[in-house]
Amino acid sequence: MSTAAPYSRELQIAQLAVQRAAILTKRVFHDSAKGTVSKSDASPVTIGDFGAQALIISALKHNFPQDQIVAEEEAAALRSDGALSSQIWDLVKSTSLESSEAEGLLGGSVPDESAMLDLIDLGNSAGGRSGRVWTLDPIDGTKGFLRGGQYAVCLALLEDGDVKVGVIGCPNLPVDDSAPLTADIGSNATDATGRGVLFSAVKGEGATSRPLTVGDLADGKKISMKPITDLASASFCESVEAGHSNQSESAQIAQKLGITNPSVRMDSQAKYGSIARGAGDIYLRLPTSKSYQEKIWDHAGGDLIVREAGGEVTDTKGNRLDFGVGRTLASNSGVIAAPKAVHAKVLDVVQEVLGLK
Ligand SMILES: Nc1ncnc2c1ncn2[C@@H]1O[C@H](COP(=O)(O)O)[C@@H](OP(=O)(O)O)[C@H]1O
Ligand SMILES: [Mg+2]
Repeated sequence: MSTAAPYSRELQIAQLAVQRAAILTKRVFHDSAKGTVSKSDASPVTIGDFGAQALIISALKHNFPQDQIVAEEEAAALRSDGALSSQIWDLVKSTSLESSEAEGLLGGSVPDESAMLDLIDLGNSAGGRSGRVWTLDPIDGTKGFLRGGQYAVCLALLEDGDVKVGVIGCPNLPVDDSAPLTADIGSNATDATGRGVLFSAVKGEGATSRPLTVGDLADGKKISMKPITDLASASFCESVEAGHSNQSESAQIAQKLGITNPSVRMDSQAKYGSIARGAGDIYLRLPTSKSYQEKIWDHAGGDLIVREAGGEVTDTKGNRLDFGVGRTLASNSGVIAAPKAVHAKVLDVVQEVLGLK
């Protein structure tokens, strides 16, 4: 008797849902205005964020109607702005996977504009320690998206607070796992020119990468972190935004570790995927304020993908990220992701520089 791999259906639906949403975001990305809704805001949002959230929640509700969803956006702003809402509806109703079989698995299109708004608002779960909870960031790294850089469509499944499935679609990263670590996308941000990668992991089953191609149901390739023995040759990545991670502390940490390569600054969970496939080694996220709480949708998929690729992920105190305390990582502070063999050493220096020991 053959037994299906654990979470195989969840993985397949998550991958297809992320692929379909990524198509929508790419359409917005290639529009020079990029659909910005609130440009001056410290955390901007675009029509792509709302549209991608509606499409993914539609697929989740069709397949897993009992599951909770913790997603970044809510529809309030659209309910009071009919023009904005109909602009998003135009995108949502005209975005589908090429494969009708795959589209069928996702339950097909969203019925109408009002249903679209209701779907967006189904992402309002409080999260928590019990049951099945999906975390969704329709466009992670919105600032990167607006700058024409890296961004990611991120979906993960928590069961009783533990990450079981993680899927991160990075439309502007190269498919090639051996491509050098860079946030630069040049002028060709499309699948056809070899860009667009989908990272996935299932707990206990390893991590994979595959092209972010339309409705492709093929298996991925196993990925793993680069074994490093000499930290001097390591490369580390961090946020582009200095407000999201303390870049002067990370430079001091790198210097103390003997790392000579300059940091690679990249938006979104593309950082987790990049180190998981060995394009880089270490991801540091160092708090810039005591009051900011990291959001679970910004880390759940990346945390599992890095750990399944042979890495360790903790906060600056050395604790595992706790996704079971609500919509935020309220009991954690910062993120240190590195290959297992060197994580303790990196953490030690982080704690020294941050005055935590
Ligand atoms: N002060 C802060 N410290 C850390 N992260 C922050 C922050 N303010 C916003 N963020 C989060 O940083 C995410 C982007 O991460 P990165 O800097 O790695 O690209 C944002 O996701 P969105 O772009 O989805 O809003 C947002 O959730
Ligand atoms: Mg985000």
